[in-house]
Amino acid sequence: MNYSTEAGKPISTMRICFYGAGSMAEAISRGLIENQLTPPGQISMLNRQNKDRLQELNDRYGVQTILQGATNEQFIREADIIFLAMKPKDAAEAIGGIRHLLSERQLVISVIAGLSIDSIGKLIGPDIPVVRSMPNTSSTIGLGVTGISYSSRVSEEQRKLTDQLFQAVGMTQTVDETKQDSITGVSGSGPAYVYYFMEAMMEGAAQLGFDEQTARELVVQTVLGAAEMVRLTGEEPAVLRRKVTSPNGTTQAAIEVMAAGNLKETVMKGMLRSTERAGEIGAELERNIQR
Ligand SMILES: NC(=O)C1=CN([C@@H]2O[C@H](COP(=O)(O)OP(=O)(O)OC[C@H]3O[C@@H](n4cnc5c(N)ncnc54)[C@H](OP(=O)(O)O)[C@@H]3O)[C@@H](O)[C@H]2O)C=CC1
Ligand SMILES: O=C(O)[C@@H]1CCC=N1
Repeated sequence: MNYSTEAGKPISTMRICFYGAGSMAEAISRGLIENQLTPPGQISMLNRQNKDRLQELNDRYGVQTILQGATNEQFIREADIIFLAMKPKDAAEAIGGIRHLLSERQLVISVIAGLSIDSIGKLIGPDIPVVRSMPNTSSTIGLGVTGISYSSRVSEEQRKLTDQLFQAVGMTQTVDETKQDSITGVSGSGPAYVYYFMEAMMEGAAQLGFDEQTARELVVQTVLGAAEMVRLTGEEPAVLRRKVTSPNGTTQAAIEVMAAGNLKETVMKGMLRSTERAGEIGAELERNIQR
């Protein structure tokens, strides 16, 4: 079902403005365009200074930028949905700077790590409906994970609309806002943990004598196959791991070395640290906003 705003607009006719035109804005907009949820002409992209980036996004996807004539101010005023997609360090100044352009008919969706709904309200006023989300870069290929929380101003229709937008780029999980930092530690930063593990496996394969291309192919297929085994069989990773591990065999030998290096505990500690860092970023932002 194609949900609409209270004004009765179907999603395909809504204007979506990405305030911040980096990796996350590209990942989400690409998913929306490729899933034909939003035509590229309805999407605008704003950044601070990088015109080459805007040209690249226009060439690649046909999205609107100031290079096609309109102003950033127009894009924000005319948008039905505004994604806040700049780095946390730039957020307070950038978001505070558009307060006068916003109205209650618009929906603001933040993807900024750590930044609370309350802080966003302080920057743009308490009456604008705000969604706090934590997507990940796998949204680019429609396999993202997005944690979503709503301010009390967000209507039921707007909730359905938000869910539909993010479902176009992967799976969604509605969470209480207190869980958003934890979502960051699990799935927001999560793709990087897997890439790090893949880097290690590729370097290991190279040491074992495979050329770069072969190492990449072996590792990618191994990781893809393992993730799909967990998904399709419904078996626990620990059970699947035991099926690979013959007593006193090669896998046992490898896992013993990895366990001696505390791989599991280190990964878990990393996830907790990411979560803690999201909280620190949020607290730093809150302090800046109050000053
Ligand atoms: N990357 C990821 O995996 C994820 C990121 N996030 C969150 O998404 C947000 C964006 O991250 P990411 O896409 O990686 O960042 P990028 O650095 O790739 O992009 C940031 C963008 O913000 C723009 N920007 C900065 N300041 C302003 C300003 N004052 N006005 C307008 N635009 C501005 C930059 O423009 P310019 O280049 O011209 O300076 C750039 O286009 C972050 O808050 C992050 O926490 C959330 C989930 C996952
Ligand atoms: O590293 C970061 O801070 C952002 C948030 C989640 C993924 N990237």
